[in-house]
Amino acid sequence: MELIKRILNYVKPYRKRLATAIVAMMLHSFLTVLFIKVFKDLIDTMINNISNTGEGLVKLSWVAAGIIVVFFLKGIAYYAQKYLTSYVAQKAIRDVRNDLYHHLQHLSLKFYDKMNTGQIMSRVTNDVGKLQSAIVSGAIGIFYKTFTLVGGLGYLFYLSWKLALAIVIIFPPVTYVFIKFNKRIRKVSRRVQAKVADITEVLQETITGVRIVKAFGQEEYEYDKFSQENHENFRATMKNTQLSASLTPIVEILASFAFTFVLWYGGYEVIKGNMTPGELLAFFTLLITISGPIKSLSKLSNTIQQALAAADRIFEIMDLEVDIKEKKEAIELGEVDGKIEFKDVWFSYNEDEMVLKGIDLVANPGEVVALVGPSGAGKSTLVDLIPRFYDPQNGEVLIDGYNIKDLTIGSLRDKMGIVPQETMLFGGTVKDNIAYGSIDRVKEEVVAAAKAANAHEFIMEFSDGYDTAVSERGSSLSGGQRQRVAIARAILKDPKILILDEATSALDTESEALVQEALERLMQNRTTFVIAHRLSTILNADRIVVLDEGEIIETGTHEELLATGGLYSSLYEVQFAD
Ligand SMILES: Nc1ncnc2c1ncn2[C@@H]1O[C@H](COP(=O)(O)OP(=O)(O)OP(=O)(O)O)[C@@H](O)[C@H]1O
Repeated sequence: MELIKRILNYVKPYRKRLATAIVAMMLHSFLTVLFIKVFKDLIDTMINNISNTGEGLVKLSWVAAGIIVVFFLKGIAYYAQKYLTSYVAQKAIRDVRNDLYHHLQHLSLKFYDKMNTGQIMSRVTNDVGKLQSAIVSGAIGIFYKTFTLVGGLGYLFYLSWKLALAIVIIFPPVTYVFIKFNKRIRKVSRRVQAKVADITEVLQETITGVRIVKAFGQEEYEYDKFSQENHENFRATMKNTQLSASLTPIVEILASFAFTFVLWYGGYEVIKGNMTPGELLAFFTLLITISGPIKSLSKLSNTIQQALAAADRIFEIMDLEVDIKEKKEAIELGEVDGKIEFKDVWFSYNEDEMVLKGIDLVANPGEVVALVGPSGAGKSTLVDLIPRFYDPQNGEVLIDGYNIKDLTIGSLRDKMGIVPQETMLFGGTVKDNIAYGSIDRVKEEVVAAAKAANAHEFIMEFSDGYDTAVSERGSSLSGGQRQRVAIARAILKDPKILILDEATSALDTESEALVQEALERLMQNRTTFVIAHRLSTILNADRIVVLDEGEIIETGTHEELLATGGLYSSLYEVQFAD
């Protein structure tokens, strides 16, 4: 109930249009039934006026004109209800999707660590889509079908209550058989889908792993596995066909009893003079008219079940609390010098294992701190705490003496430039990408930043220069070029604090030198934390901090650390000495 209320809340703002749509639906249903009445009059007029050409023709023409008018009005009502219901549903769905996306944007990285991309995308697309079709065909369609059904049944009883009663009695068993069969068909269809998924899986595995299959001579083994799945798919599909092929005849045979009864008994009433031929014809037409709504109403529960499940999954995400929160009286951080302090910082991703254990570290304004340490030591985690991508469980991180938890998130992140290992470029032009986060900057500023980042030259070699479109993920740019775009982004933002995660992948010597030069320019006069993978970076750093298993175990300059002969010197031997 809560859930339905919540869905309805999204429809509420558009209730006036919805009400108009409902009126249009009622009118449309009424006109559908009215048409049958006029049709009946047409038939009866013909029959009553056999051999009475003069008067009969006039009456006939009037009734025929009536039919045209009814259809004309019906057309208008149809358009109005279709347009308005679609308008309401699409608006509601647009709002749901926007709210969901807005919330997704504000959820912290912890959420994204837990959910995989496919799952999240499926909520925004599939689940929202299911909800949409349920609102259109289910919740709103229900009115329309009910009106037609009620109107049609009413008129049936008016025409001949005895016949109508017979129909009402015979309908439930037919519907029951129909629903039962449909349930089984659905079950088998799901099995067919599962089998198709299995086939796809085998296919995907063996195509991507084709080298392994060949190397181990497993072609026939894989073929057997595939053909087994393929055969099961065949069996499931045939079962499905069997069921759906027998459904129509069974329902038709059952229905034929009803129809034959109506025909026989109705015919008898006509012969006796209790009913006109037009009325009997109208009766049949009504039966056909209401069978549509009955069919779709019987499917409705399934659509609604699916939609409720989808809505549940959507609201589940919307209800997740944003765990990186701003305090109510958060301070707007103005200009900073860029001093960063870690005070006894403890952090874990999941409660059981501490990833950072009592970090104490001060970086003075303008200082370059290189973080080194074995893989998994906690280097990335440490720098992720500075922009509050995660909050530590214990201890605090300070900027210019302010606890970062007391600041507005916007003003905090505004002071930082982040150059990650792998730069994500967004769809759009090269210029848009450099100006990401600083869209108000003019072209000259963008070009200046690109020049400082050693990116200008390669950009000018593109056919449209700065207006060249970058494809998603920037696959059309080389690794070194992408890094220089990221550096240009940071230069343009001009932050006091810089977080650099050097790429591990080796660049060619020329590209390497260009990136290095750009980075050096970027680091000037900024407090920099760099997760260092290059010897040159380490040598240029003011201080090297060595992390191991979440603890700082050594700090000093390159020479000092080498002299002590600790972890740094052995890391140096392995990673950099060549
Ligand atoms: N999102 C996450 N969820 C859970 N555990 C994580 C997450 N990110 C990192 N870890 C774990 O935290 C520890 C520290 O990881 P971190 O990435 O900070 O190390 P690192 O020193 O940067 O390593 P590398 O040099 O390999 O990138 C590792 O044990 C890692 O498995």
